Amino acid sequence: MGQHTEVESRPLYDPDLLKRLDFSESTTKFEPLISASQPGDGLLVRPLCSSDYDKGFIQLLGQLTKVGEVTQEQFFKRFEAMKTCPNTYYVTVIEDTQKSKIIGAATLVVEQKFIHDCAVRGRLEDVVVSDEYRGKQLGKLIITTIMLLAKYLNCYKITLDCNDKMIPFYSTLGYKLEPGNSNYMQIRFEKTCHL
Ligand SMILES: CC(=O)SCCNC(=O)CCNC(=O)[C@H](O)C(C)(C)COP(=O)(O)OP(=O)(O)OC[C@H]1O[C@@H](n2cnc3c(N)ncnc32)[C@H](O)[C@@H]1OP(=O)(O)O
Repeated sequence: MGQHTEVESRPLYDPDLLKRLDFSESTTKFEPLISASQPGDGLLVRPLCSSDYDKGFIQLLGQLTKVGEVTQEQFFKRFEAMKTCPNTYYVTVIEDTQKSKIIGAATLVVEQKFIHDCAVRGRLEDVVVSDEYRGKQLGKLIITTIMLLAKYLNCYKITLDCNDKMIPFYSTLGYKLEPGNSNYMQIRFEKTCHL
């Protein structure tokens, strides 16, 4: 008899956290009203799951930036590495449940600090909505979900990096360029392979 091995699907973080978010605390305007618990017909906001490789998660990220050829094994390894860092990676997705497709994603990374009485700081990363689903408030929805999650997890602030074109979009969601303190600097390293 052929062996059938079904991959168990596990969430990256506790899905109940999303149920505890209070969208009435947010200043984001939704018209019509949607929230993480009621995102619209056939849509589901939830943590990234280990089965999402088969639901087009990596292809979706390809609409944000260069992703490369990520195999399922590489995906599982990275998923496990994130899962074993407690209270740090909150990769959150929107699924179109009728198509079993991941159509939106954003990540909250929670950084542990010594400053500000051992505070935690949030970073909003890798925001993307699939092109066929844009203009339906889902970008605002996933970002607001991440912001409320950061607040719920006691982050003292949340920051992001984006290109100039995106500044008006994030400004409508409450992000501010602080005068004299809004520079983003970087050094890009050549790819090395010590690990
Ligand atoms: C921190 C980071 O990750 S920065 C990287 C952001 N991601 C990308 O650039 C990837 C490619 N782009 C996308 O995936 C999408 O266009 C997103 C995520 C930026 C927006 O997703 P959408 O679902 O279309 O956004 P949504 O429908 O919620 O739009 C909300 C409002 O922002 C406006 N908006 C959307 N994109 C942009 C933009 N690039 N610049 C300015 N305004 C924008 C919309 O017109 C809309 O305005 P309205 O409320 O007055 O109608």
